[in-house]
Amino acid sequence: MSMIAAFYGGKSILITGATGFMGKVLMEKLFRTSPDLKVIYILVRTKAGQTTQQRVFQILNSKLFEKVKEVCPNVHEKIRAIYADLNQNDFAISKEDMQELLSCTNIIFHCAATVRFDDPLRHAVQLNVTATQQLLLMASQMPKLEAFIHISTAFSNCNLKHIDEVIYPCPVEPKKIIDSMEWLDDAIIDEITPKLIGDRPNTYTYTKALGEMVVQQESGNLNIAIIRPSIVGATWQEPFPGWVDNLNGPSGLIIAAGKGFLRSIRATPMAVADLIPVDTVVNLTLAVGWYTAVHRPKSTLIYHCTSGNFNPCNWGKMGFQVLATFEKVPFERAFRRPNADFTTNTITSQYWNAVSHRAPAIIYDFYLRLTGRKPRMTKLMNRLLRTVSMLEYFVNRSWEWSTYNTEMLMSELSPEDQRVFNFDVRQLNWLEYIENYVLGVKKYLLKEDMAGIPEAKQHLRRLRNIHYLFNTALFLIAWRLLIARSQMARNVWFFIVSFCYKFLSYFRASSTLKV
Ligand SMILES: CCCCCCCCCCCCCCCCCC(=O)SCCNC(=O)CCNC(=O)[C@H](O)C(C)(C)COP(=O)(O)OP(=O)(O)OC[C@H]1O[C@@H](n2cnc3c(N)ncnc32)[C@H](O)[C@@H]1OP(=O)(O)O
Ligand SMILES: NC(=O)C1=CN([C@@H]2O[C@H](COP(=O)(O)OP(=O)(O)OC[C@H]3O[C@@H](n4cnc5c(N)ncnc54)[C@H](OP(=O)(O)O)[C@@H]3O)[C@@H](O)[C@H]2O)C=CC1
Repeated sequence: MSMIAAFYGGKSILITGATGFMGKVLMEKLFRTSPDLKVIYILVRTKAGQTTQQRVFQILNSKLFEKVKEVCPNVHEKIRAIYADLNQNDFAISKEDMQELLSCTNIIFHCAATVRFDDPLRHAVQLNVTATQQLLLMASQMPKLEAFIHISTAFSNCNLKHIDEVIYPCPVEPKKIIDSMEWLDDAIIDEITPKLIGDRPNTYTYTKALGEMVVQQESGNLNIAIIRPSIVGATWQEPFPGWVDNLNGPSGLIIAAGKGFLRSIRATPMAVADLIPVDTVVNLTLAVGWYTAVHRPKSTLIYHCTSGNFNPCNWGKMGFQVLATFEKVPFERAFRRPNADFTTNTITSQYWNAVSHRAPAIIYDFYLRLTGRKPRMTKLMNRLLRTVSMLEYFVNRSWEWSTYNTEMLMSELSPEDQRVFNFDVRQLNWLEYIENYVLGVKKYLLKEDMAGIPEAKQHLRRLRNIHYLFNTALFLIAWRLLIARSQMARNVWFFIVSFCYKFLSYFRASSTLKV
């Protein structure tokens, strides 16, 4: 029997961000391995016209939760969705709900955050710093709380090359940043943001670092641990390979490349692609929750959940495998044949952006206008290029994260726990994982049926023929223009024509002689 699974039995667990990519997998794993847990409280806001109940119903009836229904048929009774909006200082939680949370919660997993790279600083501080502070305040009023697990990111200190499992102080105290957000107007905040984030690339990584400082400063005598995952990708093994449900990280770019929109990205092929499967992050998170509650370390331990130290992959290998998978399992209705490449030079990258991204979009929009349809490709391409420009920071650098605490934890697990809560990425076969990732993007993000593969391949063959036809026409037009302007070109052209004519007449003569 797994000690970790048994530990969560009978527990009341609070998860923030449970409707997110990681939160869903965390919930699924808890229900599947500890169906005798008492309750999982999740803080859920209304979104896209759905009530909290409707959102929970949709999650529990999704493919991700298929196995849970077998082992925990009464899962609906064990999940308690509490309306909350982390943008509000008191989370807008009702008094009754707050009273229940404060009196019953045993473990907190704080996953909620804004993961957008372009969020205005005020919004990112509210969600990634102030909300964390508010949750810590709530935690300090929970008499039964055994552990508070905070999910940060391995990139919170991406301005450093080597990152240890310690909290690095930010130049400005989080309290001062939080207070200034209350009285500065948006224009001033936008102006000072670059100075505040300094050598970090965006407000996301900066506010995640501030959030860690708040955890350190306001932990009081709470039993806390921090987990820093790197680039979280689709599931590796459980509940099934390849599951992913958002466009963050590589997923969006895999779609853009598979649909033929993305043809080149400025990346360093040999840079470490530090991806980590979401189920691996969740297994480590649950093991950390158990270890923190049971062993009660004297200080807040930080666990790096990364792959580069154990089983490095690089962007060149990832890109190659992604393209190879497109050959076998193409996406449907591609705009062009998938054929993305990495460029390391900014000038070359700008050239390919003009030639391979913007020009085809303009031509296609012109065709849409001619056929009386609304042009949309240029707008889509600009948004994609903006997305790519924000992700480029992470694909042109490599980092080294120390993993002492993560390795220590692995050694503390029994063989059964190492099997059930496996976070040993040394076993990960990257080619297989990346192939399953692309298949998962097709099935779970694009909702494309595998039965449509022959038609998708047929569509790609048509695109290839159009591509050849277009290039031939372009060549002939260019050649015709050249001949009209250059005697040399005309001479070459006549030489080729007369050579072909002589060859054909010789060929015809020799074939009649044989008869
Ligand atoms: C050979 C090919 C090889 C391919 C594989 C190689 C891949 C390399 C990838 C490297 C990834 C590195 C990520 C590192 C992240 C660090 C990990 C974390 O801690 S942080 C956790 C990770 N955090 C993140 O990854 C956050 C990154 N994302 C962001 O911050 C924002 O999406 C944004 C600022 C990039 C764009 O904002 P904005 O312009 O407002 O755009 P919206 O958001 O409003 O979406 C507009 C439209 O675009 C769609 N779409 C959305 N996202 C992507 C995408 N990634 N891509 C494509 N499309 C995307 C979206 O569906 C929407 O469509 P529609 O609804 O209009 O029809
Ligand atoms: N994805 C990645 O590559 C990585 C993620 N991380 C960290 O992991 C954690 C989870 O990330 P991930 O699951 O990918 O992120 P998602 O964007 O998928 O999920 C974010 C969660 O936070 C919730 N949330 C956001 N704003 C609010 C709000 N105002 N009120 C209530 N809930 C809110 C979202 O709820 P809703 O559904 O209502 O929007 C959602 O459940 C984050 O802390 C992130 O920093 C760390 C490293 C890498």
